[in-house]
Order: sequence, then C-alpha cells, then structure tokens
Amino acid sequence: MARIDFPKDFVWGTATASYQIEGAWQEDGRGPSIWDTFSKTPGKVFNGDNGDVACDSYHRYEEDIALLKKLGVKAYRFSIAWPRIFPQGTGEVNEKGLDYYRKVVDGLIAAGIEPCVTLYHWDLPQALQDKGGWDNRDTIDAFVNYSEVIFKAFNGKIKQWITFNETWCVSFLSNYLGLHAPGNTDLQLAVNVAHHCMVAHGEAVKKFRELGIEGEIGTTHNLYWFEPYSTSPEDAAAARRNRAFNNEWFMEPTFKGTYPQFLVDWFKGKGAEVPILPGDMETISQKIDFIGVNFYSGGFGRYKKDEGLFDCEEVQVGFDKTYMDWNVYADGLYKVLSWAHEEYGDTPIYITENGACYEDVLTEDNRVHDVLRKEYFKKHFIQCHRLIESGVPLKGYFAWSLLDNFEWAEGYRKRFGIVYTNYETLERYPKDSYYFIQDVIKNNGFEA
Ligand SMILES: N=[N+]=NCCCCNC(=O)[C@@H]1[C@H]2[C@H](O)[C@@H](O)[C@H](O)[C@@H](CO)[C@@H]12
Repeated sequence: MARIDFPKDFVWGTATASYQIEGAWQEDGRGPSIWDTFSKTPGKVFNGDNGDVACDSYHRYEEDIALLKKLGVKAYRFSIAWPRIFPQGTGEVNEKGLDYYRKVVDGLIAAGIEPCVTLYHWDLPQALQDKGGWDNRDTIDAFVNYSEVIFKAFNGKIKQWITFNETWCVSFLSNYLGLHAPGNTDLQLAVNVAHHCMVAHGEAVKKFRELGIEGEIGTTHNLYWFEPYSTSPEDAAAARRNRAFNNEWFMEPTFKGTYPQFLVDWFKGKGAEVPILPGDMETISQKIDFIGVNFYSGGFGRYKKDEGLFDCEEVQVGFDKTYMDWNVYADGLYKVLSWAHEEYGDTPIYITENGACYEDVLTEDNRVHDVLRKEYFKKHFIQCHRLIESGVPLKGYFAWSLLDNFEWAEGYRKRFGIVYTNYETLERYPKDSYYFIQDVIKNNGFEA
C-alpha cells in the first residue's frame, strides 16, 4: 500500500446543476426552460421523467449544505437557472429568483464552503429557444446580459465562475445527435451552436473583466480520451477525428483562437461550415483564469468506412463498464490532462466533474454499499496525484455528483450521487462513497 498525499491547497468539492436538483419548476416566477419542454415531449426522457420536483433542492438546500459541511468540502459547484433570473430570457430581473441563490450562496459561505458557479448548465429559457436559441446570435447578448446581473449580484461572494458547462453537449449531443434538449439532428446547426456558445463565453469573460469582478473565471469542457486501436495510419486518423470532435474542437478556439483545420475541412466535406464573424476568434480566446474539465471515460477507435460522422468505430477492449455503459478508463484521465497541458499550456486545471453511475441498492438501515463507485473514485484520485506529480497544474477536483439527481435523457434511473436520493420521500442518505471521500478530504490523501 502506498500513501497518496495531495497538496495542502488542493480544492476538494462536489458538483450539481440547477435543472437536475432544484425542482420547483414554476415557483417564484421561474420561466420554462428547454429541458421543461424536452422532458415533457413523449419519448425523449426515460419513463417520461422530468425536473418538476427532482431533489427539491429549491426547498431543501439547507439539507444539502449540511451534507456538504459534513463531507468537509472546500468548495461546491452548482449552476444558476437562467429561467429563474429572466423567465423570458431577457427583460425584467425576477428578484425572487435571485433571492434563492442569495440564500444558497450565503448558506455556503456561512458553512465555510466556497461557491463555484456555472452560469449555463443547459437550461436555456424556452422563450429564447423560440427565437432560435443558440443558433441565433442574439442569444449571445442575452447571455451576457444575464451574466452581468449575476456578476453584480454576487461580486465578492462568488469567486469561482464557470461560463458554460460542456459546450460539446450543448451543441453536438443536443443539436446533431438529438439526445438532449432541444433534440435537433442537424450538423450545421450544431456547428453554429458550438460557435455561438463559445463566442458567448468570450463575451461574458470580457464583461467580467470590464466590471472588475472579483475572483476567477473559466469554462468547462468535457474531454474524452480516445486513441487508435492499432498503429495503422487509418486508425490513427479516424481516432484523431473522433477525439478532436470532443476535445480540440473546443480547446483550440478557447486557447489558440483557431479551429483544428483538419476537422474544419472534414465538416466542410459534410456540408457544415463555421459561421465565424470578424473578431469572433479573438473573443472566444479571451484569457481565462482556469479551465474546467469534466472527465468520465475514454476508449479506442479504428477506421471503418461510413461509420458515424468520422469513419470511426469504437473497439471494445475489455474495460469494466459503469451503468451508463461507459468504460472505466482512469489512465485516460492522466493521458487527457497531460495532453491538454502539453497542448494548451499552464492554465490552472480543475476537474469540475468526475464520477460514476452504478445500480445502487438502499439497505434496510438506509445505507448504500457502493463498492464500485468507491473504486472508481480511488482509481481516478490516483491519476490526479500522478498528474500533480508530473507537474500538471491540477488545482482541484469536484465529484459528480453530491446527490442522485435527474440524469437528463436517462431520467432518475441512473444514479451518480455520493448521496442516495429517495425520490418518494426526498430524503438523502450518504452512500459509502460519501464516507470514503469524507475520509480522503479529512486526511487530504489515502492509502492506495
Ligand atoms: N450519449 N452520449 N454521450 C456521452 C456524453 C458524455 C458527456 N456527458 C457528460 O459529461 C455529462 C456531464 C454533465 O455535466 C452532467 O450534468 C451529467 O449529469 C453528467 C453525467 O452524465 C455528465
């Protein structure tokens, strides 16, 4: 057994998102989001589940904060629901919406926990979607207007700001693959959405700097480690395309102000071109204070003509799988963050999400012995330590998720929490993984 110790200032946290935990979907003036619409469209979400109640954190946030305090985290990442602040996306500020987040932020600070806020975690006001959503460049200004209200309302209280969560999901998963809201399946539309979200990110960073807001600002991309199954040039090219679809397409513009040309050409061949206006790339690549990375999995790919968007098929090489059928590939975390550090430089990195879904059984005495999830965390903590030892500027780790919650198109059947949510009673029960992480935080390390 080897002792794994983390740096004294390493930030341990957990993460959630508004639509996944809050519920209270029509309370205190909240307007509809695209996820209210999508989840109530038959066939889109497992079992017809929706976020009307979710974990009811809108009313139970004090319980959540108590769980965070007991866990011992330094920070808590959550998102603000744009439709609570601007029910129609723009116009009059809904003060009652702001009041909820004032209570959450003040509660966290009183508990000695740093609030880390995501401004956009997918719940776009439906009123903006009705005008084209992220395909319409006007939504960029609406996002900056919303961001400015939040910056000013919480300046000095919130010190870590994330503009977007997973622009890959907002664009390709939601507008090309059609699996998330609003459920489109058009490559050009998805390319437009990705671009406009990244411009919106850059414009919000500019506003943050102009206003002199305290703290640090960044964005979160979900990175996936994908490598060729063999040394053949075809496999290498196919895997590179598939990886770049997830990684470089977002990291290159964010850090270098360019799109990866080989993929621009590939998309052009598929009839999709990036709607770049003069100044966009400079806006997107505004200097950020940190990069958030969500990491879950990775895999191997090989060339297969006409397979998917990139003539690339994933090869099963025997990885253990989570209940999402995702590979458990902890080395992939080391590889992808080492690659990001080499490619994009010394910007501090936070793992803003990492975690696993398994079938959880609640015992008679309200325990969940989630051995596999504990193992998943332990394997990935070891890789975090390797990264730090290798000189990668990894500054913190947020476990996904504090609570079992609304898992998007999977509804409530897929549980990622370190705390079990009983959806009938809305009671919360810490799982064994919660106590494992509590111990790791207390000792800032563990016996590997
Ligand atoms: N098909 N398919 N595609 C693979 C999708 C991988 C990317 N999904 C994520 O990273 C989401 C991220 C999200 O922030 C959170 O809100 C989700 O609850 C977690 C768990 O799902 C993860």
